[in-house]
Amino acid sequence: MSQEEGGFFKKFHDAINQNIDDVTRNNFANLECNAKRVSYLCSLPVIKSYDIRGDVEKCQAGGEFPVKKDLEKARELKDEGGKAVRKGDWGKALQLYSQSMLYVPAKETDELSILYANRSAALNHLEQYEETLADIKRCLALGYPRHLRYKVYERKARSLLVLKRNKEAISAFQDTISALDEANKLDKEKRQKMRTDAKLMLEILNKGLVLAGNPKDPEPLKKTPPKPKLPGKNNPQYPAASEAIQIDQDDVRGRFATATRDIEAGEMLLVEKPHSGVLLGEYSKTHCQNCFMKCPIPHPCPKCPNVLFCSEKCLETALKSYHAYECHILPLLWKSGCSVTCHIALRMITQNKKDYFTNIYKDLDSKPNGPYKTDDYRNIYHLVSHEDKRTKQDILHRTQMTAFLVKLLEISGYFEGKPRDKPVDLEELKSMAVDEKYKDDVALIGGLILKNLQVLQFNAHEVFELRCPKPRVGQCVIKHSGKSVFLAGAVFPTLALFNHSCDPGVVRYFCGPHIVVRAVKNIKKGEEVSENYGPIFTTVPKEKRQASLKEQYWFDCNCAPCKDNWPLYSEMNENYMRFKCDSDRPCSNVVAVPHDCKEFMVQCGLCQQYTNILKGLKSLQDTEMMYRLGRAAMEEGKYGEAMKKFIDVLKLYDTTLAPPYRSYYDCVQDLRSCMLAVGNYSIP
Ligand SMILES: C[S@@+](CC[C@H](N)C(=O)[O-])C[C@H]1O[C@@H](n2cnc3c(N)ncnc32)[C@H](O)[C@@H]1O
Repeated sequence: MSQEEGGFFKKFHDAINQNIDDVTRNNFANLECNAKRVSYLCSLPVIKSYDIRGDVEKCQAGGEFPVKKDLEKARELKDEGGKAVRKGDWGKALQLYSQSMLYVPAKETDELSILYANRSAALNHLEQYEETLADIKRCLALGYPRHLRYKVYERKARSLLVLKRNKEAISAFQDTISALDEANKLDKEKRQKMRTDAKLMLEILNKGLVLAGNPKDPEPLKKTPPKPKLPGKNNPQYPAASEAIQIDQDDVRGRFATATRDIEAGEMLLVEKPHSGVLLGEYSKTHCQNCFMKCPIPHPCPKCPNVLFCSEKCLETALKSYHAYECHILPLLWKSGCSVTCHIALRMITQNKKDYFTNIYKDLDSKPNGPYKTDDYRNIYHLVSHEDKRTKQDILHRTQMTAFLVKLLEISGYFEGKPRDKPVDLEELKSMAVDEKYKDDVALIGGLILKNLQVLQFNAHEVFELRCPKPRVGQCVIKHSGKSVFLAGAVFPTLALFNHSCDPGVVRYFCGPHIVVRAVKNIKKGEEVSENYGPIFTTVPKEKRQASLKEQYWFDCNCAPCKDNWPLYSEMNENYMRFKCDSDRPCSNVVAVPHDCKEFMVQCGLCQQYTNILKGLKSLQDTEMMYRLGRAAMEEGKYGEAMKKFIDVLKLYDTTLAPPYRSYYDCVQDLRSCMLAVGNYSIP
């Protein structure tokens, strides 16, 4: 949770552990709720008097996460950008101008407007016309100097021309002509030439419009991928899931998903946004803090230089909620060495106002009625936390982390509902004591953070990005190289209700911030729809799988591969075919038939009925060819076509044979790879 070397939390944790006597430990162990645990620990002198200034100072000297805006640094980066422009390296210039923006204090609007104008020039050279227009809009909104405006209007007009938005281009050329009147530093001859060119363009464009019957301009292109949509209806009780899924419950497995009807391989079963998600610190300068998308053309936070956003919308969402409070405590959080899980536990609080929690607190112990909503904290509160099975040491450790997070919340202004507007002063960290006036907040919010830390241990997912090479010019296929990169941690409340199987029925991938879950095999009505928490039976031996699931998720796995000792992929016997018993009476037995079998009617050892293997073999005849065609399409990056073939192969397999056998898992694996490739990818 928090033991990262180099961070200062570990030192805090060790110091507290060494200084808590047995009586205090016992008192702590006898407390029966999270609120009391946090209040008690925070009231101990050993916590109150703990001074983290020295440790923080050491980390601050590292300089990896700067705390303040820095105009001088911004100017240096801008100058570097200028040098890149002179060398014609527009890609580098784009990067440097974007970096420079991060450091410009928000009040320096002139500086920012010039940076946006410069970046628009780089984008224009890089043929990113929509982005050029967006930066020009920003630079004008920030009051770009009037005597220079002719440049950006002309750039705007030419970008619009490329995008065939001719009517808008006409108005931009008109603006260029007007702005040239104010271009008092531009030499006369150049000014005249630009005016003549713009007038000529206006003439041509106006004539063209008349000839074409005055058509409407095309709509601007949408940048963000659309939210994936479930086909068919959603489950009214669990709206993030398809109606093909229902949530059942029993004493051993808790809640789990089952199929309400036969589900076909490839079907989309769930699309969900995270309740809370946190980007890893190391991607804070390359990916959007809010939606985790890679952003080569970032928007800076107006208050801190530590994070960036892919759009005004993401920036606004973050600033209206969690980032208002996290802005100045982020460097501390990162440098503390606490894990992303701890940060999510905090984010689950900062994304809502304190009043939200005060209002829901009294009914928190009963599960909410009505549809199960992703943004309802009460659903998260009722996810599995295995509190009754935890050791005293485990709870103490998590409460120590909570004490630190509560202190950060105090510093952030969260308890007052007033986000702080300046970086943290070291003096504020000379004690971990939280002001007495916040004692109720420490109990309420601290208790919830402690609960979050327990829930997240079993319910958080990794958010990953698939890296793939750039498509070659003229080719629109994207071949993914399969390298997946762990970007962020998040909790998806509906997906968190799916149990594990070592032979999972689904694959998950990301589309923007949404997680998408699709069936990777055919699943019969009434069967469990399981996902996978890590170990897969084809590659990890049973003992290892069971041990890791027990250690991490605290359950004994009893899935089919575990119960029936299924072999690893490498040990699957290729000499036999596993026919499903084909008797008139339903029989779940498998009839193992050697490949060189001369009989065509084979008796089932369980029901004694005969299975006609010739019929089965006939239906399998086409599978090999179909699979090969799927592989060929996949190799060429035609994932949609490949998926169709693999889905057909699985259909044929499922009518005749019973897993596990190699060709079935080859096909499942290929189908999974195709889904990942069409799902989440990023082009570095
Ligand atoms: C992400 S939750 C899954 C939903 C959970 N069953 C519930 O009721 O909310 C993970 C927890 O579910 C339980 N679980 C998951 N897979 C299981 C399985 N195959 N058999 C038994 N329990 C399982 C374990 O307690 C695990 O810690």
